[in-house]
Amino acid sequence: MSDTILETQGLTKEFRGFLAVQGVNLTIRRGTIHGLIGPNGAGKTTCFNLLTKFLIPTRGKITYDGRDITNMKPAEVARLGLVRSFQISAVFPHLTVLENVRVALQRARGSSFDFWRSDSVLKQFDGRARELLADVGLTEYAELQAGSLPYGRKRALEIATTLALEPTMMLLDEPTAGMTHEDVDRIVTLIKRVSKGRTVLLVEHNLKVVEGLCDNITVLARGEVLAEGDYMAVSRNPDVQAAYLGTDPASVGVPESAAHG
Ligand SMILES: Nc1ncnc2c1ncn2[C@@H]1O[C@H](COP(=O)(O)OP(=O)(O)OP(=O)(O)O)[C@@H](O)[C@H]1O
Repeated sequence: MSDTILETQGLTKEFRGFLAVQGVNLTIRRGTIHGLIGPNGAGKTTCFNLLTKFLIPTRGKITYDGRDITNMKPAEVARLGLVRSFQISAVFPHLTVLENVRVALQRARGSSFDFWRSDSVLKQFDGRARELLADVGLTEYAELQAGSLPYGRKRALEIATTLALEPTMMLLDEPTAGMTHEDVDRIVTLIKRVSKGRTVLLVEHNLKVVEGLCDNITVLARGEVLAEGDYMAVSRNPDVQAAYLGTDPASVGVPESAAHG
């Protein structure tokens, strides 16, 4: 088994002549948590959507687990174990938390949205659904309507529904966006826990989160790779510091002395 699970070569996305992502070469090592960061408009979301197959690249190649997935559809790559976290909008607000995970398990088994199935058939998924809820710390919320969950708990539910697909590699888009400090800490712990035995790629704005979670980081700026390495290496890189200029140096974790010359 190769050490590299996901690789891109010359990944490029052009929107009507504008290069949102250009010539990006990514190498993501199996079993690591990899962060994709960069200032606003750097191309992170576009890159994420290319990797999850929600956008088709203009040029370049994406290889996952030794296979060329450049022209595959999201559902096809999900079957290969490369799974994007569901968006909150994919949580069914009127179903309970448990039912939401059950639906995700049904989808994973290919039984799709057969809501008309008998209760006894559905209940066979309950054991696994409760295990997943325990994994993400939602046991006590199992019978609540998903719509009434606090925001941070909804994101945890989103992770549980992603785990239902038994991903080998999870792609998380800003898992801590809009969260309170407490929720951020909880989600960081949760991501660490569920990353065991998996590979995780996350796009993240909160650099403290990146520092605490990521083994490797790719910094994008203006659609290109600006720097790569562990947190210490990229936060000390002068190009990265310059790209983040105008933001508080402390927010990139740049030591005061380095930030001021
Ligand atoms: N569908 C689109 N059509 C045209 N331009 C786009 C499209 N999607 C993104 N862009 C442009 O591509 C560039 C990169 O955008 P992208 O959203 O990928 O950056 P980002 O790093 O995720 O930014 P942010 O941190 O602000 O979310 C931006 O200049 C954006 O305006």
